[in-house]
Amino acid sequence: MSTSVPSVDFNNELKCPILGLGTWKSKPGEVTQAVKDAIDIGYRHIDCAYVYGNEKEVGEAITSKIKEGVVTREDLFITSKLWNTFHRPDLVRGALQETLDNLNVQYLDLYLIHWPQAYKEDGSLFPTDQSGKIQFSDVDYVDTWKAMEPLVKEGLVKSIGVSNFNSKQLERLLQHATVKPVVNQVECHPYLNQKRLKEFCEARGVKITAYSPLGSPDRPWAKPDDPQLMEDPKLKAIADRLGKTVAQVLIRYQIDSGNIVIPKSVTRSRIASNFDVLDFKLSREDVALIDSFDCGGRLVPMTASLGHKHHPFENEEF
Ligand SMILES: NC(=O)C1=CN([C@@H]2O[C@H](COP(=O)(O)OP(=O)(O)OC[C@H]3O[C@@H](n4cnc5c(N)ncnc54)[C@H](OP(=O)(O)O)[C@@H]3O)[C@@H](O)[C@H]2O)C=CC1
Ligand SMILES: CC(C)=CCC/C(C)=C/CC/C(C)=C/C=O
Repeated sequence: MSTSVPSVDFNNELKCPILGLGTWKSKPGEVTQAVKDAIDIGYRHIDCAYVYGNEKEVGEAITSKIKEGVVTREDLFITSKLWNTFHRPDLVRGALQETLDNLNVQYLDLYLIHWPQAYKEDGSLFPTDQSGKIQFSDVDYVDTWKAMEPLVKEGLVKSIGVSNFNSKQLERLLQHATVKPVVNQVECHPYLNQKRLKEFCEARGVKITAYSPLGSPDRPWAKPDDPQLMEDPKLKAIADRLGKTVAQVLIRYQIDSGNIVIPKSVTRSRIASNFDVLDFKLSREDVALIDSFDCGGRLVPMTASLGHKHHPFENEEF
């Protein structure tokens, strides 16, 4: 019998399991087994995105576990994200439908605008010019949001939210929104703890989902000399004192900071140990100590679209 995961309450009365499985970089040939393992272990929340190129294989795992009777669709919380080339309002519904078809589900629990900046709508996911530079589109994320709102009423998505929005972008969105975003999914770990953004979101009823909580060691642009969060001696000391792994401390750090957290793994033993965090809690002192490790260390800076007027991390206050 697996442990059931506690949930957080969204601003729309719906609930979300605080711990989910990430799927970015999970190869199509590995992700089906990983998601099956995760569901067997007790995960009920799966974080997906169209741009990850593996939604069909994630869907195969979901379909298989529902067919086996391990879970029902209603037991699961499935998130996906609208990619930057589909921000134009007339493209939103089709993009969602493709994701639903890939995942083989009738509805999503949560659909996010993946990034605030739109890319040129030319049929490729990373439209580039001859010099390899990403081609931008000037679609405003508020117009994209307006095209997402009806999807909730129609029952195609239970909740909508954003990802990688800075405080100014979120504030502007909230001024225009009829349906409030439930979540802002952002990079969050001890080197970039997002304290100010979290307070800002909290005051507006928006939850933070922490991505790259383990420091994303498999990010494609990682360099051999980059600091490795999971090898930080200060975190190792805390983990040793508590008799836990550093990954477990990093996951618990998010939960004990009030965030939803979505560590990625395709390795069964890690999927299991990352889930084995529900029977302990970090003390206030340990959370404060880990808070003090912040150094503005952003691992997913999205440099490819620097210069875009809606890039979230350029001229960003927080
Ligand atoms: N909205 C957005 O723009 C973004 C969203 N995300 C979401 O957040 C998820 C998590 O972030 P991600 O960047 O993938 O990185 P994570 O911080 O979750 O790190 C994943 C890496 O850590 C390894 N790992 C997992 N568990 C352990 C463990 N217990 N011990 C040692 N190594 C471990 C994995 O290896 P292995 O798989 O080989 O086991 C993988 O290499 C993504 O997968 C995606 O769903 C991420 C980035 C951007
Ligand atoms: C540019 C390279 C090497 C890979 C692109 C990977 C990718 C899907 C980027 C999109 C942005 C991102 C980090 C999304 C995560 O959710």
